[in-house]
Amino acid sequence: MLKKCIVLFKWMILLYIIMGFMIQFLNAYGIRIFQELIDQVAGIRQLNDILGLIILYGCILLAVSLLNYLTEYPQAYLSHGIFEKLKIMALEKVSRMDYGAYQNIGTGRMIKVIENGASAGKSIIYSFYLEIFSNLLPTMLFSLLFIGMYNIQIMLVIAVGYIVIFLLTNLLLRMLYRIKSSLLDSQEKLAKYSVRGFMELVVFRLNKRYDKEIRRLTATADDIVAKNCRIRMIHEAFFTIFAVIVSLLKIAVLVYGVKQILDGGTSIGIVVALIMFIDQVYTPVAIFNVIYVDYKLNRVGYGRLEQFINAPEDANLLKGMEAGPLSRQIEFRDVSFSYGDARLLDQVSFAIPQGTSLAIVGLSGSGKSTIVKLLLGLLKKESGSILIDGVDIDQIKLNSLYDHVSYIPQDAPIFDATIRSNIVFDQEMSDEQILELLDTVLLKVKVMSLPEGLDTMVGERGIKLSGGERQRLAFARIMAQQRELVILDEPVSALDNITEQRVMESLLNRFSKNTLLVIAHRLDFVKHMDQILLVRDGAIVGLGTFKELLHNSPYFQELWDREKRAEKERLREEAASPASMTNASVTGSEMLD
Ligand SMILES: Nc1ncnc2c1ncn2[C@@H]1O[C@H](COP(=O)(O)OP(=O)(O)OP(=O)(O)O)[C@@H](O)[C@H]1O
Repeated sequence: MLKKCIVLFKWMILLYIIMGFMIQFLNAYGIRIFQELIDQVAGIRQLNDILGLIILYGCILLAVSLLNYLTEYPQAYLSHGIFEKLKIMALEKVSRMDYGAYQNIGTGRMIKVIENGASAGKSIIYSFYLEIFSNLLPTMLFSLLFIGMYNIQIMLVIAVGYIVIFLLTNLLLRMLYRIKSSLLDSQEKLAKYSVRGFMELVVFRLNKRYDKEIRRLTATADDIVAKNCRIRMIHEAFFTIFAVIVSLLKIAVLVYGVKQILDGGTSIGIVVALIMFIDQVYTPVAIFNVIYVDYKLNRVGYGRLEQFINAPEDANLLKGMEAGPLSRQIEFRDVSFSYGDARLLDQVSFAIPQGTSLAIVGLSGSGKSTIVKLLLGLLKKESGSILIDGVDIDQIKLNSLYDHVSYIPQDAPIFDATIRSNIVFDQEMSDEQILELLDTVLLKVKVMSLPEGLDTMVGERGIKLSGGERQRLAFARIMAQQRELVILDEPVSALDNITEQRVMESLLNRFSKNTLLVIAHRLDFVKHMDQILLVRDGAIVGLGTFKELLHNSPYFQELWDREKRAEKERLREEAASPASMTNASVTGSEMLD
C-alpha cells in the first residue's frame, strides 16, 4: 500500500527532494560565504571591498527563504494527499472484503484502525522517508563536506557523537514500543465503545447504559492520557540528553578552535563556521533519531492497517463467469453452512423457478437470513451447490450477478443521503418518475410535505424516517431497479396492517414476472406466494404452497395457529382500548391520504 502511494505521488516527491537538496546546499554554502566575510572584515576597512560578498550572502539568504516558502506546496500536498489516499484505499478494501471478515472487525474498531493506520502510513512516507531524503541527508551531506574542507578530525568526533546518540535512542526505543502498542489497543477500545454509545442513543438511554459506558470510557481515557504522558517524557529525555551532548561538543570545538587561533593555526571565521556547522550536522542526527523512533512506532499502527488490508477478500467478487439475465432457476442443492464451528444449515435443498415467488418462514434464529446471504454470495457455503441458472455461485462473478438482484436487508436498508439518492443511485430518473414510485409505496404525500422534498437528507441509516418509511423508501428503490431477482428480508416488519396490505399488493403486482424471495415472520403475509420454505433450526422441514403445508406439516399448522391466536389477542386488546382504536384509525387514514 505504501509503495502504491509512493508511485502515485512520485513526481511531487521528486520535486520535494530536489528542492530539499537545493535548500541545504545553499544553507551550507551560505555558512561558507559568511566565514569568508568574517575573515575579510578583520583586515579590510572599506565596505566596497567586501560589498560583492555581502550581496552574494544576502542573495543566498533570500533564495533559501523563497525555496522554503515554495516547498510548502509539495509538503501540504504530500502530507494530506497520502493520508486521504490511504483512507480511500481502506474503503476500496472494504468494497472487496470477505463479508465474514468484515462482520468480525466491527465498525468502531475498524474506523480507528483506519484512522490510526492512515496517519501512521502518512508519517512513515512523509515524516520519515521524505524527511530523510529531502532534508536530513542533504543537510548532513553538505555540512560534512564543508566541515571536511576545514578539519577532518572534527568530522571524526562528530561521527563518534552520532554513535553515542544512536545507542541511547535505541534503548529508549524499546521502552516506547511497548507503551505505544498498548496505547493503540486502548485507543481502539475507546473508539469501539464510544461509537457504540454515539450510535445507539435510544437503546442505551432507555436501558440506562450511559453511566456505565462513560465510567468505562473514562477509565480507558485515563489510561490513554497516562501512556501518552510517559511517551512524551521518554521522548523529551532523549532531547535533553542530546542537547547536553551537542553543548559539550561545541565547548570542546570552541576550546580547540581558540587554542588554534592563538597558535595561528586557524581563523575566527573558521571557528564560527565550525560551530554553525555542528548545529547544521547534528540537527539532522537529532531529527533522524526522533523520526526513527516515530517510524518504528508508526509501524505498529500501520501494521494494524496492513492486517486489515490483508484480511481475506471475496475472491468471487471480480472473478468468474459473467452472470447474464437470470432466466431459468435458482437451486440450493444439499447446502451446509457453519458460523465458525457451529453448524447452522444442514443439507438444505430447494429450487425457485424464474418468475415465481418463494417465502422463507421459520422462527427467529432458524437460519433464514443466512440462506439469503449465501444466495447473495456474501457468506460462502461449506458444501453443496448453489446453482444460478445451472452455474454454481462459486463460478460466477458476483459483481455481474448483482446487476440482476435487488436486496433489502432486515435493518438499515437506507443510507445517509437524500431521499432521491436512496431511490435512484446512479440511474437517470425524472422527479415525476420518482414521485410515481413514492406514490406506489404510499410515501408521496409525506415527501411532498417536506420543505426540501426529494432532496431531504434522511440522516445516518435513515434515522429521520420512521421504521416503516425506511422500508417503503427501500421498496421504491427496488421498484426503480426492476431486476430479475428480488430478495426481501422481513420487508414489512415495521408497517401497520393497512399499509402492509396496500404496499404488498403493489409489490407483488410489480414483481409478478420477477423471481421474488421473501423472508417473513407473518404467515398471513405469504399466503399467496407460489412456494413456502419452512425452516427449523437450520433444516428444511417443509416446502409447498400455503394450503399444502397447512395440510401436510404439523409444524406449519402450529405456527399458523400461534399466529392466529396472537392476532385474535391483539384485536381483542384493541377493541378493549378506545385510545388504541383511535390511534390505529389515524395511522390508517394518514396512509390512505
Ligand atoms: N456472523 C455470525 N456469527 C455467528 N453466528 C451468527 C452470525 N450471524 C448469525 N449467526 C447465528 O446464526 C443463527 C441464524 O441466524 P439468521 O440471521 O440466519 O436467523 P434468521 O432465521 O434470519 O433470524 P431472524 O428471523 O431473527 O432474523 C442465529 O442463531 C445467529 O445467532
